[in-house]
Amino acid sequence: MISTETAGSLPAIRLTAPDGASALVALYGAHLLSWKTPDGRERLFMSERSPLDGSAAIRGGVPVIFPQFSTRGDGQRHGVARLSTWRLGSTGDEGNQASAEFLLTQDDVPAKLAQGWPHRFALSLRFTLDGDTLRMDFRVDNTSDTSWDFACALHTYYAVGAFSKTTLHGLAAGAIHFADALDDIHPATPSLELQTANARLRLEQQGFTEWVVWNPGEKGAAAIADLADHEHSAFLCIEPARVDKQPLAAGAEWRGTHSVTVLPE
Ligand SMILES: O=P(O)(O)OC[C@H]1O[C@@H](O)[C@H](O)[C@@H](O)[C@@H]1O
Repeated sequence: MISTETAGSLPAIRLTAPDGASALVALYGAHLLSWKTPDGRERLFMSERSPLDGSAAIRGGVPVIFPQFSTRGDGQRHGVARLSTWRLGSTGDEGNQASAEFLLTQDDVPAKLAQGWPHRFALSLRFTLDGDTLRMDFRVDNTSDTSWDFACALHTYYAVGAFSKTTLHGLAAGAIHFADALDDIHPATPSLELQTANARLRLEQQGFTEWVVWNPGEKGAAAIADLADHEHSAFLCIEPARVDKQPLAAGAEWRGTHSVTVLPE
């Protein structure tokens, strides 16, 4: 079931599955603000200081990064998609699933941002709730008649409860036990397991090339205006990403999928 809500001052779409799983997506950024599993538990982190008025990127949930990752290029930091207002596309209810697609083209990007990346494109991001799984299907189409380069990521902020009691398994580098700030890029492996103080999650990706793992630590968090000082230990970002810009031919499409499943404890 689909309904409309307001988050801060942002229009948002609520998806509710028959089993009670729910997701809230702001049109600004096609930004997933909340994901609750059928047991009613919130699985994502959202900063209590995040702007929710379209004046700046939202801090938490799942920011959509496109066409540049972080400062790896001379364009807008983390791209223009998280700063643009998307449109609702098709929605569906099938069995126990609920899904909604969000769409963005060059024409939706604020003029000031579009100047910095003047290419024709179409993005589609579909969120599907299916029991204890959230799936995000991301598609990038080059609708221009020349090739352009892009990077992208789904910058998921997990609510981990206690950072220092969190472990990540499944990276080529081995298990990570979190203690301090980190900002690392790992080659993509198809599946990770995140063990937090009170949950076990399987993170899967296809089509992306890396996992980015980020937490600013105590000092870093103090320098981030839209993050309260105490919040750094409550989240961890684990992001399926294509960190370096790579070409997409005229008329071609790219697809990436990210699924998160809450496992029995
Ligand atoms: O503050 P922003 O623009 O949302 O970026 C947050 C972080 O995003 C991560 O993906 C980057 O690896 C970090 O370097 C960056 O600090």
